[in-house]
Amino acid sequence: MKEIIIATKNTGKAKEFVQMFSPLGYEVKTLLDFPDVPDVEETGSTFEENALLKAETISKLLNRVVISDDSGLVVDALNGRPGVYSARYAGEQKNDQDNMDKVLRELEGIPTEERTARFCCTLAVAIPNEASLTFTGTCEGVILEERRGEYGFGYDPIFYVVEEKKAMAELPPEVKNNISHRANALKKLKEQLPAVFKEGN
Ligand SMILES: O=c1[nH]c(=O)c2ncn([C@@H]3O[C@H](COP(=O)(O)OP(=O)(O)OP(=O)(O)O)[C@@H](O)[C@H]3O)c2[nH]1
Ligand SMILES: [Mg+2]
Repeated sequence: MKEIIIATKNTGKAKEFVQMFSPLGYEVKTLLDFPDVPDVEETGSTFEENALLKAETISKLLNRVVISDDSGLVVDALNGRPGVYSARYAGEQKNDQDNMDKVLRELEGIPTEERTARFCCTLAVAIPNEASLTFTGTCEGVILEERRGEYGFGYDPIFYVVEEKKAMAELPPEVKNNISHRANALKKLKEQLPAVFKEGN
């Protein structure tokens, strides 16, 4: 089976990449399989900058094609926050429950029509001795007033997906993996897959 390396330590993302790449005949390896690889500091101010940082750093270390994912929740009423700080919004411990509580607190008293938001995902592909590629996908929604559903990770329980009329965490994986920001970025990447994963990469 062909192998693909995703430069992530996030177990929620890792699970989704396995679900999305397996049907294409790829075995997914993540940084959870390479425990010695150091953390890449996410110093960029955009999803694209951070995705490139992660993919290019790990690709150089392993001398392999590497894909990374930088993603997050952009809330209009919070001037785009948490944005690139989504993982650590409530602190370095990267706790999903604390992050959701912080967003809900900051939106207290804000009416539904002003609670618009979107998930964004940029996938970067770093290829040894070639220029990197990036692909971006989004998913539009509204921030709920309380949690709904058990699926997914991160902010999924408080993100109402306009297209599906359900919270992201109420959508089973096969549905989320077809409509999410990550799925939409991956659809663009897939069109380039044969070129990226040519013999030798
Ligand atoms: O409800 C959600 N559903 C999603 O589908 C989703 N995708 C991203 N996020 C949030 O955005 C952060 C990414 O930050 P991020 O790209 O820096 O990743 P990370 O630090 O968690 O892992 P790594 O890939 O960098 O190792 C994550 O932690 C989550 O809080 C999501 N929340
Ligand atoms: Mg990160």
